[in-house]
Amino acid sequence: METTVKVQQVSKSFGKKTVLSNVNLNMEKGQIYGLIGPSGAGKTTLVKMLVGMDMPDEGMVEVLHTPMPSLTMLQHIGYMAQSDALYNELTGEENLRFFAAMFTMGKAEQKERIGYAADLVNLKDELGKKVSAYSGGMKRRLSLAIALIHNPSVLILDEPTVGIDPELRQSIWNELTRLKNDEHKTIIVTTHVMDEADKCDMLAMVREGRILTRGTPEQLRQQFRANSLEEVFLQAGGKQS
Ligand SMILES: Nc1ncnc2c1ncn2[C@@H]1O[C@H](COP(=O)(O)OP(=O)(O)OP(=O)(O)O)[C@@H](O)[C@H]1O
Repeated sequence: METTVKVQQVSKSFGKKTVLSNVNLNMEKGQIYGLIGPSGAGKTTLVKMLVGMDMPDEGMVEVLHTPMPSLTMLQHIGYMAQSDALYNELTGEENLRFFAAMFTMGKAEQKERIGYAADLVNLKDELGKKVSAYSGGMKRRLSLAIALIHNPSVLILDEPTVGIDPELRQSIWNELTRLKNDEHKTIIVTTHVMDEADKCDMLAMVREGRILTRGTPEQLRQQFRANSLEEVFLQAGGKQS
């Protein structure tokens, strides 16, 4: 196993508020790693550091053995943020082409990747429409396609399936599973959806800026003597007495 993402003793505050406190995590190649925890726990702040969009006050983050932030690493990281960063006045295809052009890719590869990504999120027939005419779910799907466009080895997805219908959600998860099994990608997902958390190889439960516990979904169920991850989440997510 190869550790591809390393978070070491990371702390972060915004003003007086401590958002992350001494976080340590190792993520492996060929794994789907889920970050779960209540709203405001610090998950997005943590993933932004993995992408290099935010800096820790203390500690360090390494992706593919390179300290972050690193411009060269952006070629190897795909990031889907919680809010869509799309060009509304461009069509779906123009958006995909725009983002693809930011990476080292030949014309033929660009065409192939756009076809693959649009197909995966079931947007092929809508690519000619302006994004301003897309629904919220279509925008999420386009954002996911953009995160995948350059075939990154590390994929970081912040609540990727919000607003996406169950059928497509399932096919996206099937593809994420294929990407980790066949292409040995490292995939990091934040989610509030417990049946998605169950599909992860490893989970870290984040609460109040700390990693409360980690393990496989089965290990967490055993640890909390719970029948479901929903119960684990509710037990671990409750306020400490
Ligand atoms: N730029 C910022 N300035 C000030 N406070 C911030 C900033 N970014 C995040 N926070 C605060 O940090 C805390 C953690 O936020 P974060 O978005 O990381 O949580 P989260 O676990 O991703 O929540 P959710 O599940 O709702 O997305 C929150 O209290 C939030 O208000």
